[in-house]
Amino acid sequence: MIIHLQQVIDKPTIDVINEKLAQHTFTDGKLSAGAGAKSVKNNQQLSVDQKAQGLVDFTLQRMLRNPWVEAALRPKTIARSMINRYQNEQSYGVHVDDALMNQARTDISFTLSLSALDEYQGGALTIDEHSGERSWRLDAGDVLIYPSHFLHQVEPVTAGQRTALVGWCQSWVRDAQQRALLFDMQQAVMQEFEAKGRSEQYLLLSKSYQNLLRMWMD
Ligand SMILES: O=C(O)CCC(=O)C(=O)O
Ligand SMILES: [Fe+2]
Repeated sequence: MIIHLQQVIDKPTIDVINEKLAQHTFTDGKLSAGAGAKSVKNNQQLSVDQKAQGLVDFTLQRMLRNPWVEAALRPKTIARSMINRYQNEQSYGVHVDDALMNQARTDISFTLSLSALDEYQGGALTIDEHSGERSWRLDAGDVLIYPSHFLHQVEPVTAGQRTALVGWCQSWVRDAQQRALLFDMQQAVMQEFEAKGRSEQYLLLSKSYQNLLRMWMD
């Protein structure tokens, strides 16, 4: 399941994050690339001192506060997160993300855009699904959440700057299909509650949802 959620962080907060970011420096993104991805990674990443780490954490927490982000990730551990930037034709060629980061399994990758669509050209995140490639250009405050097992790339940024929070998460629910099913069921439970309150159907649906979650958590 690949989920594109729009406006998970509001525009004024994105503006504050970008203002703060302007006071920090960026270094070569190759420094954090695994051996397999180093040769195709051509971007910059926020150099992390204590203050910059605070900004990464603040952005991450704001994103995780969104209930749909929470439902899509079911985060057990955020294995790693960083702010990256592409400009002047920079790109990140086809790669797969490392399976293990900081003692955590990476089930899910995510990109939260800090740049508006009119602030950069190119820069699509392209994912090689089994049925073919699909691309997303993200607006400021949008997040793309995708299973870490796919090959993916960031197309060259041909004008402007594309800045994003990227991260990897170990989920309570390891299997992507199970997560997708729970994501749908959670919506069904909520819709039933909104339409009919604590109906018989609501009780059965929420019981099944909670018990599937209990069964699949690891
Ligand atoms: O910037 C992005 O959207 C994704 C970057 C990426 O694939 C990575 O850092 O592994
Ligand atoms: Fe990646």
